[in-house]
Amino acid sequence: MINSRFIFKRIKRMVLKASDPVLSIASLPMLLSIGDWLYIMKKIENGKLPNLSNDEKKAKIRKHTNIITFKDVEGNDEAKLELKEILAFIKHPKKFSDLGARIPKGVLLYGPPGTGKTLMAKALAGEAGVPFLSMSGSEFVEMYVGVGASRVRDLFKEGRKKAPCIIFIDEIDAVGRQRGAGVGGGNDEREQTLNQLLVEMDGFDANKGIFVVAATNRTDILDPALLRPGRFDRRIVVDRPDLRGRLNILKVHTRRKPLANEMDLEVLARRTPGFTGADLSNMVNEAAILAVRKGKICIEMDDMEEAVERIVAGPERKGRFMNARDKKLTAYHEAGHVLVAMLLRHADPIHRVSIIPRGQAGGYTLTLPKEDRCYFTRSEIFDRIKILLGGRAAEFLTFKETSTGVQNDLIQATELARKMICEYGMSDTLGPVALSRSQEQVFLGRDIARGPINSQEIDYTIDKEIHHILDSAYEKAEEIITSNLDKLRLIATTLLEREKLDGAELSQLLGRLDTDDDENE
Ligand SMILES: Nc1ncnc2c1ncn2[C@@H]1O[C@H](COP(=O)(O)OP(=O)(O)OP(=O)(O)O)[C@@H](O)[C@H]1O
Ligand SMILES: [Zn+2]
Repeated sequence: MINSRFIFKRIKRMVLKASDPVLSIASLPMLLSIGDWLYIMKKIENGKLPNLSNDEKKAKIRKHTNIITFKDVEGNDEAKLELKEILAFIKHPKKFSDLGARIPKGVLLYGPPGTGKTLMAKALAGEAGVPFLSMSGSEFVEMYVGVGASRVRDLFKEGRKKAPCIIFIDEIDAVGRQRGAGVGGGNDEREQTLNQLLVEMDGFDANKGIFVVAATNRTDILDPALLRPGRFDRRIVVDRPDLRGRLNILKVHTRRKPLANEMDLEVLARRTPGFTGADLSNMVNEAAILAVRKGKICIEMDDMEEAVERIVAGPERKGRFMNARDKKLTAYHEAGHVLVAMLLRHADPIHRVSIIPRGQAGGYTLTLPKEDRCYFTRSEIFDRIKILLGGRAAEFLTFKETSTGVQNDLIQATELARKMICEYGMSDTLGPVALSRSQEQVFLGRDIARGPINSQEIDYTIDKEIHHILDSAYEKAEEIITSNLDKLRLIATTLLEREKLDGAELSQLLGRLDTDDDENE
């Protein structure tokens, strides 16, 4: 069971994890090239730890020459508006300083990866007609003490030379994490780097036309010192685009590409909730590649549709061998998701179901919300869990046992149930409470008079509540399938025959189904 929104949650979680100090140390090997490693290994072999030459210590500052303007950035009108305001400061600093106004020195763009933060910074430089110097926070953080701070100095030195200019620091959280919050207390190297950054921010005169833009996916872990007035005192959210934003981004990225006459970008925008600008740009590119592969002279709608699914679920792996038993199992499993989804009132419509392996999944069911949504009700989340568990229920009811194919569904269902209880206050027992991730602290909503809450007791209650939600959702899914076994069989056998079915084909297959009327639970 795959839904784009969940994929993005997962990616986000991976990203959050990646900025965890333990993991970022583990991922260091990926940041160094093979050459770097050979060099380090050789030095270590010789009994010496590497001494970086002056050249190696230097910052690799990227200068950007392509001119990008606000026309290239879509889907974030508010952010663009705020940046346009800043543009005035950069272009005419004197106007402001003459009146005694303090000119902002920096702005922090924050939002999920791929939403166009870098692009916005470049557009700001493009609109102002000034050079764009960029470095990523992770490049400051080196294994060797002192290197990061010296790179920061280099960057600002270059900035002063090139002024007026824009200095862009991507992934600022890599340096700007709260001091003393690393694993086992402080991290000297990073703190030195951060201190240097603070010194530089305080040191330059905004009237001289240096403007610093930083980007991050996480403001929660930033050192408050960075956000103080005179540093990154303006913060701008850059979020995932809504329907209109997606349409405009698609227009930007198809501007110079030959499109078939029947191409309907609006339909595509509707099919891609949760997609970021980077996803949309990827998608158009994938579609172009697919079209070339098929020997077409323009991109057609089916290329775009295939590209959407690739982004959501990974490329189809037609070559991956699946024996007859696995195929049958997959067909019934997916049919279970489909059937439950089609019979529930709060479920999103099915866009497509397939038993052609894609990415990691043996088969997949794609649902698609009718419209963009910001909030979800308890019944909607609960129905979602039922759909997720529908795969397992179908396996059990058909084969009298279940397979490892349910793993991903269970992970998602459990996570949703946990969120219902710990984050959304949807548990009857615990009530309107938000619990911290570690479940140790109760933040709010509890009646103080009841006294301190024992954390073990909370763990126990959470477990019990998660089970309660999952069990009752599973029961419901089983119930739906049990009373519609003929339909399950029909979907599964048709899938085995045709491998893929879209929403319209499914409705045709089953005729008009009555929506499940009795309320949940
Ligand atoms: N709002 C947007 N409008 C148009 N194109 C976009 C937009 N957002 C992203 N893109 C496309 O995706 C590419 C990557 O986006 P960008 O690197 O700016 O995202 P980001 O937010 O800086 O991501 P990260 O946090 O991963 O660094 C851009 O070069 C552009 O092609
Ligand atoms: Zn499944």
